[in-house]
Amino acid sequence: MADTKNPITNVKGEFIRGVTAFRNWIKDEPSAEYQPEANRYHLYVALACPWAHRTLVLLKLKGLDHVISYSTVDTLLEFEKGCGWAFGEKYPDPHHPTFTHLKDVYKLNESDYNGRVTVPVLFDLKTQKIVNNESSEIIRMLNSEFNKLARHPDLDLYSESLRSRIDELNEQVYPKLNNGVYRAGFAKSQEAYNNAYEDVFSMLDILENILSKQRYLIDNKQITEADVRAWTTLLRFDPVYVTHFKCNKKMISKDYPNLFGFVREIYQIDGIKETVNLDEIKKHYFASHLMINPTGIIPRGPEINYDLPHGRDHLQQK
Ligand SMILES: N[C@@H](CCC(=O)N[C@@H](CS)C(=O)NCC(=O)O)C(=O)O
Repeated sequence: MADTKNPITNVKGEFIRGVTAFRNWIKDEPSAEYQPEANRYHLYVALACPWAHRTLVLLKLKGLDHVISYSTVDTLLEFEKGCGWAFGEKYPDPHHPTFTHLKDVYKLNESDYNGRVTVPVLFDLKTQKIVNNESSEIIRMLNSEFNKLARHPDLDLYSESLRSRIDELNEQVYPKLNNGVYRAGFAKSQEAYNNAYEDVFSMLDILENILSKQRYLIDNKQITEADVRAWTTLLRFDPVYVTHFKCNKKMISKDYPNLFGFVREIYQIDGIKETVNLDEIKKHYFASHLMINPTGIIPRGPEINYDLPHGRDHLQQK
């Protein structure tokens, strides 16, 4: 049985992220078990979670929020109790009102499910089964399989011509930055923390350099999946990771002008701001991870204005 009470670390004190359990695909093909249909699927997300946030950003960018519903789980993840993400009065499961925990949804797939219960979850209301709980795969399906229903079908965040460069960057950004901040924060040895810290800031330096020359990480003209995947981590960096995960060499809003402009630009795209709740984000991290912040006190700062003009338009003229 998996230890669901604590982030998992190995003998070297390095944080190890669990393997994702459900990996089915929705396909726009007549023979597919899971077809893209309006109002058939539901996303369970946590507003704090950078992986879940990717899926909400895709819903907005592709214009799918009228055909795929979503709901949020409770802010705090009570690691000590080991029950995982919970529903509550303010955060009910709209489709199963008697369910108390997200684990109850996982049990619809496997009644004796004992693995980790994570967000996001892409759930099929028709078969009452989880289709997939891996964000990197969910965003691919949202990008390509719902185009007949999407308000923005022409926006392709993983286009054929850019695919190999997107994959190449993701392969760096995931371990060094997206998961790198967690590796720093959940490290249980100085060495594991030092390594993660180096990875995080070397990656930020690389991304800052790219964004000093072009508007987006892969393409100067078009936002891609690589931008979305980096952005949800970059957004949380100053408010949370600098202090909570001890990634405190530099701050994005003070030391990385191009990354900060990029964070503001994506924040200001139509619909994206609605997916951001910084109070929830901070409350979740600082008050859930009591193993690294035992008082549960939530820092009030920093004060950052994400609505300031992003000033990145000029790069596209290049
Ligand atoms: N590979 C997964 C990772 C998702 C993930 O780790 N989510 C975290 C929240 S940020 C979670 O639900 N953790 C609960 C736990 O590990 O018990 C994805 O990208 O979808």
